Amino acid sequence: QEVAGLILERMNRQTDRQTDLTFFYFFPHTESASARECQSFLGFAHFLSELGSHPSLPRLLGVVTVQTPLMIAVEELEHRDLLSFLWRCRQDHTGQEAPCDMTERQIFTMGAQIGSALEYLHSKNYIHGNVKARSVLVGRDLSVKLWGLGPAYRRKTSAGSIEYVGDMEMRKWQAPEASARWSFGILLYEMVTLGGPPFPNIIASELLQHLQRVNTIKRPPNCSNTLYSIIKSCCQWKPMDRVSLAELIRKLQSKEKSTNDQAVLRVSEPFDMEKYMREAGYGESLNYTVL
Ligand SMILES: Nc1ncnc2c1ncn2[C@@H]1O[C@H](COP(=O)(O)OP(=O)(O)OP(=O)(O)O)[C@@H](O)[C@H]1O
Repeated sequence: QEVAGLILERMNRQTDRQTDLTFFYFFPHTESASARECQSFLGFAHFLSELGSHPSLPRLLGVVTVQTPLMIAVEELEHRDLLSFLWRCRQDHTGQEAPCDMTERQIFTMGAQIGSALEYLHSKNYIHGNVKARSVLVGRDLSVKLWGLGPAYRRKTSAGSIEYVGDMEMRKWQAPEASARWSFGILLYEMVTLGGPPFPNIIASELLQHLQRVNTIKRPPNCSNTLYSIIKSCCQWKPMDRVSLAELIRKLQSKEKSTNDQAVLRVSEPFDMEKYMREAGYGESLNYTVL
C-alpha cells in the first residue's frame, strides 16, 4: 500500500496529472512465481502500453518494472465489473442501496461504448476474445470500459491461435467459432437480465446441439422487441448472417437517441450465486468474489 502510494505520487508528478483512483496489479502474487510468469506479466504490461488510449478502455497510468513487486497501475473504475454491478442493481439486493436503476436505454449507451472499444481493438488487429459483463468495468458516471484483455494478449503471443474456444469458462459466451459479435449478443443479454446466466437451462456441453436445433437465444421476459432483435442479430447461428460490428454500433447509437424509456429493468428472482455458477457453466474451480 505504502509503495503504491509513493509510486502514485511520483506518477502524478511526472505526468502532471492528479489521479486519485488507481487500480494496481501486483506481481508476484505468490512466493513460487516462476521467471516465465514474470515475463508474462511484463509482456502484458508492454501489450497494454502499446494499445494506446481510447475513451472506452481503462487508462494505463504506469508500470513498475525495476523492483518487485512489479506493478501495473490503471485507472480505477468505481463500480468495478459490470456483472457484479448488474447484480447489485437488482431490487432484491438486501441491505445496500442499488447503485443504479438500469433501463434499456442504459444498455444501448453501454453497448455502444463497448462496441467502439472493440472496433478500436480490431483496427489494431487485436481480437478481444473475452467479451462478457465480467470483462467490462463501470465508472462513477456509469460510463463503461472494456477490460479482460488477458486473452487478447495471450492470443497475440500465441500467433492468433483460437485456443480459448474450448475453454470451459467461456463456452456459453462463445460462438462455435470465435466471434466478437456473438459474445456481444450474450453481453447485451447479461445486461437485460441484470446479470443472468446465458442459456440457463442448457448444460454447456449440450449447447452446440441445442443451438443447432433452435438456432438462437431465448428472449428474456423483460426484453423489448427492439433489444431482442439486436441480440438475435448478433447471435445468429451462421456467422455470415450476423450483424457487422460497425452496423451494430450504429444501431445501438441510434436506439440510444430514440429511446426515452424510463422503465427500470426488474428481475423478480433473487440472486443466488451457486445457482448462477451452475447455470452459467463455470467449472467448480472458479472462485468469483463479489466485493
Ligand atoms: N481498473 C479497475 N477498476 C476497478 N475495478 C477493477 C479494475 N480492474 C479490475 N477490477 C476488479 O477486480 C476484479 C479482478 O480483476 P481482474 O482483471 O484480475 O479480472 P479477473 O476476474 O481475473 O478476470 P477474468 O477471470 O475474467 O480474466 C474484477 O472483476 C473487477 O471487479
